[in-house]
Amino acid sequence: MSALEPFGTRLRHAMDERGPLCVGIDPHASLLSAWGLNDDIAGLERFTRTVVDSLAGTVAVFKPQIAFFERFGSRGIAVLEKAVEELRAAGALVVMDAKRGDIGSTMAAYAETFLHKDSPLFSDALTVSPYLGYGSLKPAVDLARENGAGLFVLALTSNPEGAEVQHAVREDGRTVGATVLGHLAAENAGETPLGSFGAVVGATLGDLSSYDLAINGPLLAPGIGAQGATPADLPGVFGAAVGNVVPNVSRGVLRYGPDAAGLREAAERFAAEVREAVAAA
Ligand SMILES: O=C(O)c1cc(=O)[nH]c(=O)n1[C@@H]1O[C@H](COP(=O)(O)O)[C@@H](O)[C@H]1O
Repeated sequence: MSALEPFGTRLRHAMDERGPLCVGIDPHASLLSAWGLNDDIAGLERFTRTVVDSLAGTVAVFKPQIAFFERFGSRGIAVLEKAVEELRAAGALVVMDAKRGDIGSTMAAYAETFLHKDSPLFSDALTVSPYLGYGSLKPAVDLARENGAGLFVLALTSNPEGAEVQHAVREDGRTVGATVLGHLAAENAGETPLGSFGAVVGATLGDLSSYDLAINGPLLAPGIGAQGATPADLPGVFGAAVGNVVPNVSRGVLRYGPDAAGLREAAERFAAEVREAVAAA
């Protein structure tokens, strides 16, 4: 594989060309059932194939949630590997949602799995948790830089339970979430058009003007659709940083399957609504 351009550059181009949307691939048992599929490996395979065949050529970014594949053991991981390869071959970017985080020496092994260019699960970016200390993520930051990949670091998550950790105030008066954002701003300093080290910030969180979201990197925004947020909420949540938002919709798109046209229309509608909301901001 020839050397990749930095993830931030590739992400900016992909969203300019294909529209500002990340479709989550979350094969919930309830979705398999709604699509008329069994909750087994054949059902998982068919579900994943349908999403890839319907959307890989038009959607900018996909975020497979590894938990729904791991549920089926090694055969589930094989389905995921194939999907990652096909999505990337079709020109889409893949953010692996594995939310890894551990002491540095173990983090290095997680990084090898998802961020080394020769790994079968190599992804354009990986979600990671900084709650063993931001510095514990260094092996992933370094390997991502080396391979033109990126990270999305959990900063302010979309679930209400996240606040007890992320809004906690440190001795220096800053919240834990703000501290994570500060580390990412330092990581991305001077990068153009966009740094490769993003934050996860929920679209469900309301006004975040007390946080400095100007990290010069992408802001992955889950929470649209099934969790209640809408594209129209984005400017109110992200303010001046709204242009760097990568909105994720999983169930909100997937519920329109298995019909390929239904999936495509849903993805196009969300991308158009995001574009409209960002342009009006
Ligand atoms: O890192 C994530 O993607 C993530 C962070 C967060 O704060 N909230 C959140 O919902 N997610 C993920 O985003 C997806 C949201 O799915 P839907 O609610 O179906 O759109 C799931 O895969 C979650 O695991």
